[in-house]
Amino acid sequence: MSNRDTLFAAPINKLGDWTFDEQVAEVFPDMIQRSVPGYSNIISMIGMLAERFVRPKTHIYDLGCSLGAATLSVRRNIQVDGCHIIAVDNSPAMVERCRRHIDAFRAATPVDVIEADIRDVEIQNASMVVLNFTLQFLEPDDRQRLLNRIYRGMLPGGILVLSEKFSFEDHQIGELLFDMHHDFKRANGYSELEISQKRSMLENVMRTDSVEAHKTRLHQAGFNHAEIWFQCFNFGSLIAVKEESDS
Ligand SMILES: C[S@@+](CC[C@H](N)C(=O)[O-])C[C@H]1O[C@@H](n2cnc3c(N)ncnc32)[C@H](O)[C@@H]1O
Ligand SMILES: O=C(O)C(=O)C[C@]1(C(=O)O)C=C[C@@H](O)C=C1
Repeated sequence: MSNRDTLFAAPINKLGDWTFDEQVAEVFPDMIQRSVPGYSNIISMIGMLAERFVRPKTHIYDLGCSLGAATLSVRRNIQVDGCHIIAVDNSPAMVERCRRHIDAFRAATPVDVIEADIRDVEIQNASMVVLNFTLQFLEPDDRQRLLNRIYRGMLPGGILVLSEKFSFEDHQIGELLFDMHHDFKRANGYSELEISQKRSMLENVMRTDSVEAHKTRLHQAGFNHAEIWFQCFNFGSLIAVKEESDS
């Protein structure tokens, strides 16, 4: 059982910027489950996508892996030989716990948990890359560059899973889905104070894009095929597939 997230339950004097520190890592499974509608579905389906797309003797990258939920789902579901999972995060607190999670289960596929900035990690021989709620934390200017590198390091027929919190070009729908997300958090036991303190901490560090902006970037990177496969309120996930004929 993971610890309950009560980090923002009491008033905080000076709200700084959001970081994935020790305190957040400690409560993260509970926090993400109660904050991201559809999170556990996305994690399960990443496993199903892995079963279909991962090829023998290739790499799978989990970029911004936190505690390794997506990595574990991939590893549980692949039945091909010679693969290697590379899980990357730049938060020492996350990486330390992630290593313990991964080591707690025995499995055939080796996993390297690397403490690094995902912008510096070489992507090669990849049949699957997962960005599960991570791209939104990069500077907007760095997002295209990362997607370009992912595309270049991916094998033909490989898949990128890109999950994000979205903004919306239609202001009215955007507001409705934003409110529905808050209802979701309230229904999961967060108070108005917890919701508003966390929101202001995230404001400067998590800048969301529309689904259209994501698709434009993915196409720009070279992915001819990109589509949303899951959405719940203002959270969702896209898949992008590299053409078989493209090397
Ligand atoms: C919302 S969490 C991701 C959740 C995780 N993928 C999952 O499925 O449970 C975002 C993670 O991205 C990491 N992160 C943010 N920017 C990063 C960067 N530039 N390089 C590496 N990791 C980064 C954070 O430390 C954090 O653990
Ligand atoms: O918008 C929110 O309330 C969120 O909590 C979003 C979000 C995310 O999408 O990554 C932000 C930080 C936490 O790690 C978990 C979820």
